[in-house]
Amino acid sequence: MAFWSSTSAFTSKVPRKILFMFTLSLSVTYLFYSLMSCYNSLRFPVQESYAEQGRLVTEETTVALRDKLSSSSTSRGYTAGDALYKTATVQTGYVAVPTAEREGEGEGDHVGSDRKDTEWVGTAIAPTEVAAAGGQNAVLEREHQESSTTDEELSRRGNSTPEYGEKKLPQAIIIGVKKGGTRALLEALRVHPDVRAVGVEPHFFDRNYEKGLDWYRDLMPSTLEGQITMEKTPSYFVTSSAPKRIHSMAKDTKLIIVVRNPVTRAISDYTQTLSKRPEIPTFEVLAFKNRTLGLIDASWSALRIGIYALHLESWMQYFPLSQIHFVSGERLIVDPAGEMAKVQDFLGLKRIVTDKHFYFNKTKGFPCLKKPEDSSAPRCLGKSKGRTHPKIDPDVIRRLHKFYKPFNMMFYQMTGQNFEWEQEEKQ
Ligand SMILES: Nc1ncnc2c1ncn2[C@@H]1O[C@H](COP(=O)(O)OS(=O)(=O)O)[C@@H](OP(=O)(O)O)[C@H]1O
Repeated sequence: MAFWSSTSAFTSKVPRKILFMFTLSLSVTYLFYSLMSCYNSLRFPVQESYAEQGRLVTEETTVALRDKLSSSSTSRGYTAGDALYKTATVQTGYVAVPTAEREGEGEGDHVGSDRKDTEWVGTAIAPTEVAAAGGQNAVLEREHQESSTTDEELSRRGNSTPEYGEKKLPQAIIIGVKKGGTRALLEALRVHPDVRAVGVEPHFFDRNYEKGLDWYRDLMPSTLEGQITMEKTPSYFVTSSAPKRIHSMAKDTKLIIVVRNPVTRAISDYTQTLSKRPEIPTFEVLAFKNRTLGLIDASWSALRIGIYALHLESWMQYFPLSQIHFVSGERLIVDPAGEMAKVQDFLGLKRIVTDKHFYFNKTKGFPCLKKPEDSSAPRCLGKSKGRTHPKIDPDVIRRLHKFYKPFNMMFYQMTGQNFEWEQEEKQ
């Protein structure tokens, strides 16, 4: 009562004008926050969906991933890697969280896709002419499809030689990684007379598994005695159920993984999405949960796919390393014949695809095939391979290199190969 009366005494003393101004400013502030919260609730779902539903980095999920990596790595003796991982967590607080579906999906050149396969683009002119012609028009490409071939053409191409022999389940699969150079590798392999491969990505072990092995086998081209059946679906590498499924199909399946500097791979992945959806936020925005705090959004699929050590761990539970071959995506560009020699050895094939099969196309900026499987004309890959990447803030690149370093080290340790991505950072 005393308080009430003193308050009324106070209000009666304060000029009415000041009281009015005070109430007005409170109302304006309230209105401002109401509008802000409406804006955020409208804005964030959209942004989040581009960020593949990234979840906030929490201590809990950090520990979960570290445990996953450390428990399996210690059992295999990768203790240094575990220590490295801890370093990464402590220094940066980043973490990987459950993935969005289809994060490893390639160009959309998959079975059932209305987007078409990205293939080597036929050039009716000689390699030298292509280089001299200048401009992207020198490389013949189809508008909209970002590919040189339709699914139907691919199916035919997959079966381009007469259907002698029988359809078999693949004995070797290129399981990843998305944007690593998987198409270039498969097309170069198809030059080999003892390799027959399906042109489209079957996505059997991730999306079409319920269709059954007969469906899968039926997609494959027929092979003769001594020929190998192959396919490539880059999303398998990041699909947790894929190792078990492939193992249950045939435990002696040979696996090939084309790896590339995870930072460049992420930018390539982003560039692909940007080409389809130009309205998406910038790479720099998507890469961080909180840029000021340096909190990287490792749940964004473009970044998560590059944590190779994490994904490889699942494969190593089913397949010995001797059954997995790693191709350097970088070397596949600068020395395609060198990488092809190793792949052919791994597949037990005669080294038939050599430097004679490649030429460097200056217009494309990549090696192209002099004589692809089904044609005597030279071919480069379509325009969806070798896109110009947007310029990314160098500070973001540096932070990403720092983020990936411990994972890369662990990956080198697991594979026994140094892919030298840290050298690229220094350059
Ligand atoms: N010979 C040749 N020609 C063109 N492009 C080549 C070649 N060799 C490797 N690459 C690199 O392959 C990258 C695309 O990788 P993928 O084929 O695995 O992509 S996908 O996952 O199937 O969409 C593609 O990535 P971007 O350059 O970012 O587009 C190329 O760098």
